[in-house]
Amino acid sequence: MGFLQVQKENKIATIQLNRPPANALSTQLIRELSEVFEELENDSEAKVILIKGEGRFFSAGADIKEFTTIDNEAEFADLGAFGQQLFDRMENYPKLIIAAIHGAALGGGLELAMACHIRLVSSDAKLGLPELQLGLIPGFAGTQRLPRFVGTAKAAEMLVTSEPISGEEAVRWGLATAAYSDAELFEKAYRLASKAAAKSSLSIRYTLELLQYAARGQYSEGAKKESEYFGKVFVSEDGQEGVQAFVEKRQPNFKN
Ligand SMILES: C/C=C/C(=O)SCCNC(=O)CCNC(=O)[C@H](O)C(C)(C)COP(=O)(O)OP(=O)(O)OC[C@H]1O[C@@H](n2cnc3c(N)ncnc32)[C@H](O)[C@@H]1OP(=O)(O)O
Repeated sequence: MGFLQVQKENKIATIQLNRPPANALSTQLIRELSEVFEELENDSEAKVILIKGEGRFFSAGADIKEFTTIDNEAEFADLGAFGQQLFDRMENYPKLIIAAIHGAALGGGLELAMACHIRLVSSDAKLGLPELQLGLIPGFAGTQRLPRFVGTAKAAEMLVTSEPISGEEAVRWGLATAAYSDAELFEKAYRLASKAAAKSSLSIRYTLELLQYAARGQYSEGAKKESEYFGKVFVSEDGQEGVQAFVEKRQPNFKN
């Protein structure tokens, strides 16, 4: 992959955005990400996926320079839909996706991060949707995902001012779960990924799917699905193993 480096170890696949100087999300990079997620979905060596950026930033957003090569409304709308398709897929992905954000996650970079299930940040990272500064608006569903985390008023403030919040602030607003120093960030993200990788794949898949019902405000449907899946995990090999391991006071050996 030209703009991505994928490394698999300990059942964790680390995707590094590798497009200096800002890991801008060009159409080609989005295409490559789509291909990687297609490949990893059935890869038993990848139980958990970690995304990070090389260099100074996680990602500074869509490639503004590429914008100048597009000259009609329909092409821009297609670009928006293309990114949205990938980010919807990520949000509904059956494997846990964690973003480790350092430097900056702006515009499409933050939209990418918001499509991940968990965000860890460096304390001084900048997170924002500055598209209005360019006379534009977000196109990869940023107006829809940001308010889920920070509420409509804070999202409106961030959008109309185009000012980013820091990693520390992102944690306070619920946009990220924890902030660390740059030096610690990746190690902490990896540790979190390792904890998830030790669980049964089936229980992770069901959990991620159920959380999406909650995110969409579908309580009744989600609760109904939960009881259905609760039955399924009990009769699964890993469910039997987990309960048996507890009774026998040993670590479970999940077969996934
Ligand atoms: C549907 C989605 C839409 C969108 O995502 S629209 C884009 C939204 N994103 C932005 O508006 C962010 C734009 N970038 C910035 O505000 C700043 O940059 C940073 C805060 C990220 C970094 O600032 P500093 O540290 O002063 O560095 P620097 O000299 O501005 O940038 C370093 C190099 O990175 C290139 N770059 C930065 N962001 C982008 C981008 N989004 N698309 C294309 N290139 C970008 C620059 O041009 C420059 O490059 P060179 O060294 O060749 O001059």
